[in-house]
Amino acid sequence: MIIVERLTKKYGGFTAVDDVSFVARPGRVTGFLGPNGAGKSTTMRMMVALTAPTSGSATVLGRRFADLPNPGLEVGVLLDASAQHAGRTGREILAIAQQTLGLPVARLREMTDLVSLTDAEADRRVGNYSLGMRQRLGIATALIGDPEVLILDEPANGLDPAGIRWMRDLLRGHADRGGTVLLSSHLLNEIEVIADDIVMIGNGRIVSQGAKTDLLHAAGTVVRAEDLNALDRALAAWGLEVRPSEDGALHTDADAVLVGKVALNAGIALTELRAAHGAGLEEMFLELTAGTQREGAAA
Ligand SMILES: Nc1ncnc2c1ncn2[C@@H]1O[C@H](COP(=O)(O)OP(=O)(O)OP(=O)(O)O)[C@@H](O)[C@H]1O
Repeated sequence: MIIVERLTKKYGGFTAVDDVSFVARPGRVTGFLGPNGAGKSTTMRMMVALTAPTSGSATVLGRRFADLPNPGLEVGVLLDASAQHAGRTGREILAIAQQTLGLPVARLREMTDLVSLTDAEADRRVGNYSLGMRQRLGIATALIGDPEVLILDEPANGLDPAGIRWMRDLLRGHADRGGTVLLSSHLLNEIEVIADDIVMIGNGRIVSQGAKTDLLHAAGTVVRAEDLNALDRALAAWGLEVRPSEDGALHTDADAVLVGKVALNAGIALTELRAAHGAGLEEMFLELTAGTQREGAAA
């Protein structure tokens, strides 16, 4: 579990990350989506104590990253695959991580196999790696300590389609075994295929967040009652199409006024009634990428 609470980062008069809060849950892949310069990397760097927040906090597995006794065994981090030491070989980089974390030597072979780096490739200097190979090495380094939580900044960058599928399966497997996966991307479709939950950021602020199935669905209403079955039957009796929402409520395309009236008519007490957030995630994202990305500031 990762909990981000009101994280803010200011550089002089410029606010790169503005009051960002979200939770990445175990068993789920959380996609951190936003155009270039939106503040994804800065948020992730604050999570892993590489950048000091101006205010707010982030905890990983209940503690601030800096307070984790052996972070590499609990959190796998890939922030910038290009930042690996160009003069070292892939195997040397993995060996440093293996020794630092006190892991058996056999782990090296397991990791090169996992990310499909051949012996010849592992013995090549990283300066001669393609971006895709660097990403694979970075993922191997993040995973070597078998951490529960993964924080990966644009891990699909530079991977070919087969590599992207491989990574997707890897991250899915990690979450299915109960791990927490947070990965960023500036591509909606990349996040759409991998993520269970989406946190969308633009201009340093969260613009939308929630379960992917809820966010990608058209506008509608999320409704909850103590007796969910009775509510389901009452809505269906009015011919309203109802689906379970990811967080255990019901989701319908009908508007909130109608849903409220149906419930009243059936004598059902509601515990929640609200417009489904994130209607038109794609439009929202396109608007962000078209109008508000900060390429100027990021340059
Ligand atoms: N050290 C810094 N000093 C000043 N401004 C910074 C610094 N680091 C980041 N920024 C600015 O903060 C904003 C957010 O940058 P950040 O790298 O977090 O965005 P991002 O969403 O990760 O984008 P990208 O996908 O392009 O990496 C950008 O406008 C960037 O120029």
